[in-house]
This record gives sequence, C-alpha cells and structure tokens, in this order.
Amino acid sequence: MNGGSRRQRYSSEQLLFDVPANAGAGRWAQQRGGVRRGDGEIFVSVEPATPARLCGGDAAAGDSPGQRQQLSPGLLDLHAFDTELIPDFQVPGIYDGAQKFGYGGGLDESDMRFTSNKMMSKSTIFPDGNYLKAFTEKEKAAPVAKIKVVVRKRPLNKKEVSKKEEDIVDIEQRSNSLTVHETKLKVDLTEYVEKHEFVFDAVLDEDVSNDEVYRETVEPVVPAIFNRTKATCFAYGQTGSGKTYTMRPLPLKASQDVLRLMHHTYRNQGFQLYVSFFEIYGGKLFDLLNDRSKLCMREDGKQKVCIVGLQEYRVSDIETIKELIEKGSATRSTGTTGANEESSRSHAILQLAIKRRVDGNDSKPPRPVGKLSFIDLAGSERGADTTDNDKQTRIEGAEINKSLLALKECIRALDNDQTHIPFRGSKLTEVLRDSFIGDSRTVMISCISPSSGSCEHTLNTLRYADRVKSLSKGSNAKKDVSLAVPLRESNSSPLPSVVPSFSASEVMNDITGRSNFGWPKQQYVKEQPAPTFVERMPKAKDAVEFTSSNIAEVPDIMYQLGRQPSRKDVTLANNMRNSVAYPTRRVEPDDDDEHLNNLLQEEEELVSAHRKQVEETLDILKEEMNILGDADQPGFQLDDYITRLSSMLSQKAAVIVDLQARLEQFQRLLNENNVLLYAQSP
Ligand SMILES: Nc1ncnc2c1ncn2[C@@H]1O[C@H](COP(=O)(O)OP(=O)(O)OP(=O)(O)O)[C@@H](O)[C@H]1O
Repeated sequence: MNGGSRRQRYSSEQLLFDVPANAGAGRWAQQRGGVRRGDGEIFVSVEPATPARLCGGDAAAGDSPGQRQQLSPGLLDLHAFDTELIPDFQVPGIYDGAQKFGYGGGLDESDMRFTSNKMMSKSTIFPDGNYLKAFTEKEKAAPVAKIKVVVRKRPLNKKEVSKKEEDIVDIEQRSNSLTVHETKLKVDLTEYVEKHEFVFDAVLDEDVSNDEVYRETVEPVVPAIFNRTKATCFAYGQTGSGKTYTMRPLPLKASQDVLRLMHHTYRNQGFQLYVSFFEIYGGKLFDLLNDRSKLCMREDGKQKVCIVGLQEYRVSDIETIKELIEKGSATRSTGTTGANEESSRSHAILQLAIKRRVDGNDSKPPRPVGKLSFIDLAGSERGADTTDNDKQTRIEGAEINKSLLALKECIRALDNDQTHIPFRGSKLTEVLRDSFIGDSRTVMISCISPSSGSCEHTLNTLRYADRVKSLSKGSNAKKDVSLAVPLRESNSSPLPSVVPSFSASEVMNDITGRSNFGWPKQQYVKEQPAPTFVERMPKAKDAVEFTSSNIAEVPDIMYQLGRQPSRKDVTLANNMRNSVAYPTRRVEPDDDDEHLNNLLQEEEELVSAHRKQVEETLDILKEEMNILGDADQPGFQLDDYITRLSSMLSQKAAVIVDLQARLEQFQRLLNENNVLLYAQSP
C-alpha cells in the first residue's frame, strides 16, 4: 500500500504507545479513515501477515490481525510489524492496521499534532490535551546532556497589558535564541534600544504548551532514572514569571512515563515508584504530604543525607500521584508580592524515587535506584524585594538568595568534576546533595516575563541561565551579546548632531579614563558581564583598567554615540580584545566558595548580634519597668526619673543602630553576591 516509500521492518524494536485517556475504540474508530502521508503526517501499515500484538492497560489483547479489539486508556504495545518509511517522519502504528482489524478508521492528520520529526521520537497531541506517544529502546538509551538550560517566556498578563507595558522579548525557536530589547536613555535623554541576545539549549515562546515544555525538558531524562541516574529539574525566575505554572504539570507527566516504563519495558523487574513532597521555608524543612510537619536533616556515616520523618508514598497509579501532588501544592507556603498574588515563599521539592526489590524478597527494603527531583524555587528577586514588603519577606529573600547562589555553585562544581562541591552553602543544596553526586542530570527552566517593566529581572534571570549554561562542558552558549541600536522614533533625536565624532581609539581612551570629552564616563560604559571572556585573557601587571566588556563593546559604544563603527573600528576592537591584557578582578575557581563562606559567616554574626540585642533590650525593659514602678510610689524623684529614662533610651537607640548597621552590611554583601551571581567568570 502507498507505494513509493521505503519499507522498514522493526522486528526487534518495541514501540510503546500511550493511548489517550478518552480514546476508546469508539473514538478511534469514528475518526475518518486513513492517514495520509506527507510532511508532518503519518502513515502506518501493519501487514496482515505480520503478527502484531495489541495489549496494555486494560485493553483487550488480540494476537492476530483482523481481530476486532477494544482499545481503552492504557498502553498499546506493538512489536514485530512492518511499516512504511516516510521521509523525515514516520510512525509505525496501528491505524491502517486498525482498519484491517475492523476498526474502520484511523486518525485524520488534523487530529494530530506532531512536535518532532525525528525518527523514532513520536508524540502526538490531541486537541483535548491527550496524547499518543511512542518510545523505543534506542530512544531510552539516547544520551542526555548533563546540564540542559531551557528558557520559557510567558505571555503578557492583564495587569501588564493594562499598564501598556510592551513585550520586549523576541524568541527565535529555530535557532534557540532570544533577544531582549532594553530601552535606555542617552545623556541627552533620547531613547535607544539595547539588544541583548542569548542562545540556550531551547527557548520556548508564550504559545508553547506545558506538554511541549515537558517533552523538551523532563521527558528525555525519565528513562535514565531506571539506570541509577538522579535527575533534577528546577525552574528559576522572578516572582510571577511562571515557575509554578511551568513546574506544576511536570511531575505528573513524568509519573505517567515512569509508570508506563515500569509496567511495560521493565515489567516484573521489581521496580517501585515512591513520591515525596516537601518545602524549604526560611531554612527549615516541612513535609507537604504530612500536615507540614517539621523535618530534620541528618547525614549518615557515609555522608548520605537523610530527611528524618519525610513521608514517602509508594504509588502505582496515576490518580494517587495526582492526589498527592494536589495535596502538597495546596499546603505550600505562599504569600503576596507586588508581582504575584500567589507568590511562592519557599522552595518546593517533589521527588519521584525509583527503588527496586531484588529477587522478589519482601523482607528487605527495596534498594534506591534513581530519582527525579522537581524544584519550584521561590522568586529569584525576593532578596531585592525591599520596597513594598515587610521584614519577614526580606529575611525570606536573603535566605532565597543564599540558596540560589549555592545552587549555582554546586552545578558549577559538578560540571567541572570538582571534588569539593559546596553543598553546605544552603539547606536547598544540602537536601539535593545525593541528587548531585554520581550520575546526575540537571534541567533548568528559566522563566521570564516579556514585559518592559520586568526588563532588569529578565536580564538577570537570563544571565544566571547563561552562567549555568556556560558551566556545561562543550557548551557553545552564546553570551549576552548586546547591541545598542538608536531608536528610529520621532522623539529620539539622532545623536550624531549632538555628539562629537569619535574614533574607536578615542572611545577606548575615554573608557580608560584618559579623556572623557566632558561626558560622564558611565554613559559610555555599559555594565556588561562577559563571563568567560576575562578568564581567557592573559594577565599583565600594568595593564590599563579595562573591563572585559569595554573592549568587546567598542563598536556598541560607537552605536550609542550615534556612530556607525567602521570596519577599522571593529578591527581595532578585535585587536584590542586579542592583545590587551586584563587586570580586572580575575575570579579564581574558589572565589565563589569564599564569597559563599563570607556570606554564611556574616549571616551567623548577624543572627548572634540580633540575639544579643534582644537580650540587652530585655535588660533595659526590666529597668524601665522598675522606674515606671517608682513613678507610682510616693516621694517620686522626677529628676532621677528623667536622667534614667534618657540614659535607657540612648542605650536602646545605640543597640538598634548597631544592629541596623550590621543588617545593612549584610544586605550589601547579599547584593554584591547577587551581582556576582550574574557577572562572575567561571
Ligand atoms: N506560560 C504561561 N501561560 C499562561 N499563563 C501563565 C504562564 N506562566 C505563568 N502564567 C500565569 O502567571 C501567573 C504567575 O505565574 P506563577 O505563579 O507560575 O509564577 P511564579 O514564577 O511561580 O511566581 P512566584 O515566584 O511568586 O511563586 C499565574 O497566574 C499563571 O497562571
């Protein structure tokens, strides 16, 4: 049938299809017959003579073609059949076979959306959100990158639209790149747009569904957790950027795949699935599946982290998992921030653990095999969220910042195969310790808002993602390449009329402070981290005070000055790039550790200073109670009362000022570390 195509036999392949939940025989049979070939369409043939077996879930099995079968939700397992090979796309499946079996119909291509045209990677989304999917042994064994960084942009929300904020993020899915258009002001107050371009492993725009996010991120790592791999998927981004929206569906989808593999590919091999769900809030652990009971973290003799008291539920059906996830999510700590009414104040960690009972021995506990952890991080900017929130929120922010910094450090250390991994940097990384040692995979989903009002946070998120990406060995992640392009709008007066004409070398001089043409220096020098660039530069003692970005950006600076850089300018910039030595702060591999340690030490000192302040205040309070008591007594000495009260108030003020100074110092350090987070070289 359908001549002209090559034919391929999948005798040794086993293809597993998830049958959509509501795709009983009726639905399938009622579809219009046949599936046409072509780009993105499927064609399937099961030859009458080929033994094909349909089974799975509660579907009735039939062993020979021509036999009518009842399909119901579950798994459809097809093997040993022929199929036509269609260039670029093929799905060996059941549709024509189904006709032969007497279904009288297949699926029309309009009912199917293929998201991949890779051989043997087949996924179909039905309009109702159900899906048909096939895996092969080959697919299972496909290597998965150790660190994968994916960016997801959410749509503008109503609030942003009503404030007339613009979408400033362009996504180019085909090249996995995105551009942020940042509007800035020149010295003469005309606007210009600075473009920041990034490349990641995948970029997903606002139209991409949660199903597609799953396929791009977690799906490829699922088979690996049956093979001793520990995989971690986390979402990162400012509050309201869509972390929870993105993360929430992933565990359930992964569970479906895990169950499918357990019940089919690894049938009768003793694998079991366990679910746990907890949160880290203010440095403490709470079980989200056990009335938020407080948990303790302990290390055993082998330095393995155990969370004492954490309830793990053994699950074997998707409904139970769904209930558990819903229960845990409802228990999670949320609060309100300026950007999100239901903001996560904690890091929520949901773990799917695969264990194995060896030789059916029920007396021994099952052995841990692999684990998949989903982390919905609290908003990344919460530490800086000091304006419209209270003290408690700011303390939460400090804790969150610390854990994000520590998380980045751990990923970096892991990817460098460093022996020392700074797990102790935060509760989050301590908890994840066993997910990071051995054969591990990390998927980071950076969530960004497209709105102009969130530009700074978006850039910070992307820089963090870029940093994580650049940690990945062999990464060819393009760094934040910024280009300043004058706005062509009427209110932007063209700069050439107001600025003198400079050559690149003059601009270079200006950057180095030798001459500033009367213009404030900052106007020319963009804050522009260039993570690996400085590292690659040779060091020299007496080199001028350049930053890595200054030189790389000469042509950009020329643009800012309204000048089109000539080829000579660009060449000069390139030459400078290659020859000038950089004395900028070189970040040694252990610098981050040191910062982290400083931060932790400062934090300890702050807490003990606070404790001292409370004790001292209590003493003063007692004293105050005494003088108030005296005031009620006959013979009350007013002069004495005034002197003592004045002294006490001064003491109280001094103690508070002292604590305040320490707190400010700590906040500064946090902010610096935050800057480092985005700007450091690996
Ligand atoms: N891709 C998207 N498509 C449609 N709506 C989205 C998308 N991403 C987020 N939203 C909506 O935006 C709002 C904020 O999203 P969400 O709660 O996931 O943010 P968050 O990053 O988890 O915030 P926080 O850190 O404060 O918890 C929600 O109402 C959510 O439904």
